[in-house]
This record gives sequence, C-alpha cells and structure tokens, in this order.
Amino acid sequence: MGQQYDGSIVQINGVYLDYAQGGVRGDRISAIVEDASFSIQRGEKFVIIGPSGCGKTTLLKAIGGFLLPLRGEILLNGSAIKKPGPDRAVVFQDFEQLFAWRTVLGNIVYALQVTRKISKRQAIEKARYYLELVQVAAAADKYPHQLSGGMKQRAAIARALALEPDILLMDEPFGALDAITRGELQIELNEIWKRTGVTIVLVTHSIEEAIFLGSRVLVMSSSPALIREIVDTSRIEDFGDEAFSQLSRHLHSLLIRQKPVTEPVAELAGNAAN
Ligand SMILES: Nc1ncnc2c1ncn2[C@@H]1O[C@H](COP(=O)(O)OP(=O)(O)OP(=O)(O)O)[C@@H](O)[C@H]1O
Repeated sequence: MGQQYDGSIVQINGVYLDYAQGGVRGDRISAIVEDASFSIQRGEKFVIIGPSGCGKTTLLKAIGGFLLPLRGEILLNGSAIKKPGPDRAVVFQDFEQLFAWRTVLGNIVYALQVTRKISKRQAIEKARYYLELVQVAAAADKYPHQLSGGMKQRAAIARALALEPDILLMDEPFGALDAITRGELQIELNEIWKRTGVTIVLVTHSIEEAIFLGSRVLVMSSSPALIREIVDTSRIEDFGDEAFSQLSRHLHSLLIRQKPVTEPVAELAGNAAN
C-alpha cells in the first residue's frame, strides 16, 4: 500500500495478521503479527525464529496465501498474494503429509497431475528425478506406513520440490526427527538448495538450525509479535567455528534474554533488514 515494489520475490509491507474476522476495532488492532515489513530475496534461505506462539507459522501461512492480511499487503513477484498456489509448496513438521493410500511415487505423480499440465509419463520422470535428489528413490514403490519418519519427510520434500515452486515454505520440517536424521537432512537441504536454487522460507525453534540453514534469520518477539532483527548468517558454513558461536550467542540473547548482547557482533551479523 503505497510501498514501491523492490524487486524481491516476497515483499511484506506493513502487514497485520489475525485469525479473528473483523479484528480491527476502531483504532485498536488485536493482531497476532503486527506491522511486519521485510523482503525475501530470490534464491535465499530465509529462516524465521521466535518464541513459541509468537506467530511464525502465521507469517508462513500468510506467505502461503492461507491467511490474508488484516492490513498491509504481501507481494509475490510484485503481485499481491490472494490465495494459495503451486508456486508456493509447503512442507510441514507432521510426518503424515502424504496420502496413505498412494505409494511415494504415486503421491508425487498425483501432485504433479493436479497442478501441472503434463503427461503421466513426464510426471513419473520428474517424480523419479526428485526422489533421487532427496535420496529416497529406493522407497518409490513403498506406502507411507512402510517408511521411517525421516523417509516420510524426504518424500514430502521431494513432492514439494517436484512442483518446482518459486518458494519452498517449510514449517519446522525436521522438528519431529531424531538428532541424527535431523542433522543429515539439514546438510542435505543445503545441498538441495545449492543444486536447485529454490527460495526457501523455513520456520524453526532451533538457533543452531537457523544459523546453519539460513542466509538470513528473522528474529520475532512475542507480545507484541514484532520483528526484532534480521540477521545475516550467509557466511556461516560450519557449526564449529567462532563466527557460529558468536551469532548463536547473539540470537540467544535476542530470543531468551530479550535484550541485545554487548559484544560487537553488529559487523558480523550485519543489519540485513532488506
Ligand atoms: N487457526 C487459528 N485460529 C486462531 N488462533 C490461532 C490459529 N492458529 C494459531 N493461532 C494462534 O496464533 C498465535 C500464533 O500461532 P503460531 O502457530 O503462528 O505461532 P508459532 O510462533 O508458529 O508457534 P510455535 O512455535 O509454538 O509453533 C498463537 O497464539 C495461536 O494460538
């Protein structure tokens, strides 16, 4: 509204989000997300972190088009988002995202056939390519109940990628996995991102995961649900290095102590608000 399009893949201008119908009461607004403004660049891994219940999923839902802003606007490639679409594929935390009565391959072929005008042969070819990419090709003919949690998540990621969306929206995708599988999938997600260049918007509770996966990390606060800071984490490669620890302390202080750290992290973190 009045804000010029800045060329980014997602541009959020003064957005208020609420689940209540008619949440505006006179001048007062009771919103879950208040006055959010930021942009997500094409091809970045944009991570959203914040205390439980602060509105991370709500923000993701709004980018997905499942929830329309009470005020403000969300632009996708310069046009206001009005509804969900296959240009934004979603992966949830829940293991039960696949149709139980279809095989892994069948799940992906079905998703492709309802969203893309391609033949069954092309859909199978594409599905096999993405199953290979996320290293779950051996389970192509299995049903979801025959898979481990990690394999189900891989299959859900393959299905989302097969749609070749502009944006992959991921809501705590590894939150229900054991630590070892989670670590493996984090590494693989970085590899998949390097190979596909897809824009990823990912919600997590984990500071370590946010730094490891994110190009930038948006830190939200609760009550009120505002954006505290957007931190540049693009140069961090490894869990072990000093820069990682420094950013981890900085995010920890924003999230847990809710006050800025005194050490000079600004240079490292940068102020990446756009
Ligand atoms: N469908 C809904 N209807 C009404 N209120 C909702 C709905 N979904 C979420 N909320 C409320 O909106 C607020 C933000 O929820 P949201 O799920 O976005 O938070 P979150 O930061 O993702 O939380 P968590 O980290 O615990 O998953 C919470 O107070 C929640 O109770």
